Amino acid sequence: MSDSDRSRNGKHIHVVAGVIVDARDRILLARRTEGRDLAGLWEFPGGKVDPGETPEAALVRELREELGIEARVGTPVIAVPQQYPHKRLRLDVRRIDAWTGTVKGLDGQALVWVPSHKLASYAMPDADRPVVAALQDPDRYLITPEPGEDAARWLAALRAALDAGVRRVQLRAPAFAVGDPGRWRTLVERALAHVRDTGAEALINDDVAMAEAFGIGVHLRAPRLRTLSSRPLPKTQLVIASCHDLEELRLAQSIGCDAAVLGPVLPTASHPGAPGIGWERFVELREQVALPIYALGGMAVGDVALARSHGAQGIAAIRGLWPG
Ligand SMILES: Nc1nc2c([nH]c(=O)n2[C@@H]2O[C@H](COP(=O)(O)OP(=O)(O)OP(=O)(O)O)[C@@H](O)[C@H]2O)c(=O)[nH]1
Repeated sequence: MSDSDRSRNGKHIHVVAGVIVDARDRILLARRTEGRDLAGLWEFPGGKVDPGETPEAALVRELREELGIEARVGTPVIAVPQQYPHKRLRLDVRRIDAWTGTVKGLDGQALVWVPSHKLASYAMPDADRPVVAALQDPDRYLITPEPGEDAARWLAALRAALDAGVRRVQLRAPAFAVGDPGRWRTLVERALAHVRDTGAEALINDDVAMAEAFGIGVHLRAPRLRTLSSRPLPKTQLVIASCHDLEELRLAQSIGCDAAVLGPVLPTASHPGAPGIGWERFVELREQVALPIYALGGMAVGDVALARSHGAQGIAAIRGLWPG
């Protein structure tokens, strides 16, 4: 255990919260009342799971007690492990499929219905930042492989991945980019036509100048992250960082990155023999920052739900998301 990990402490509590959406597609937030921990912050309605209670039963009970509704609990959104100064939390967030009754703040709490894209403008506890990202942002982050000699085939595979629903892609080809920068630039331009056409988001690997030139995001390699004291691009362009330990995650958070990629979680085909950090360690690191984090290393499409259950935004992968 490193020095910075020694602050992990406090009682462990399991909290369930619901994403309640109205007919106008707005999400319900409740304001924590005075005198409670984190008073004044906005949260998803819910509360602690009692001993012996299932999470579903706890959520139905909490929503009945706090809002006066009878809810039907739906699918999991994300379960966020979070370390607070005096407690460790697992915030288990579920969609509410349907409810009866009229929503009222029965504990005197203020309530507000918020369009999804405005959630981030409400002050919320740290554990809720990954929840908001899970509701809004892509759960799969594709990292491209090297194009090799067949650029047309690479573009066709990229298009197939986008058509299969990938909405966030890192254009990465370090050997190709160094070998023939002019050709790489042309290929990026052609790739961006597909990205824009499908309404996806693109980031370029490590090259801030190229991100500026194309008006896209940048994916920071860890050595570059370590040289930065502020976000290298405005809020309108994504900044995601590769992280391998707590120090890098904290730095990514402090410079205002939108998300991080942490791994390898499991051993990968590209680094056979190198052990992954495992899901347990992923959780230990996840809970010490408020950043959305993609799990990298040995991930495939079918692992998104598993990743979400460990507090990840989703998966980042080359092979696992690249067709063919
Ligand atoms: N319901 C809910 N709780 C959340 C969210 N985010 C988050 O950090 N929490 C934390 O989860 C715990 C919820 O427990 P609770 O609602 O029963 O809180 P409480 O005031 O009775 O207990 P506490 O103040 O002693 O912790 C609180 O510590 C709260 O700060 C959220 O979005 N919804």
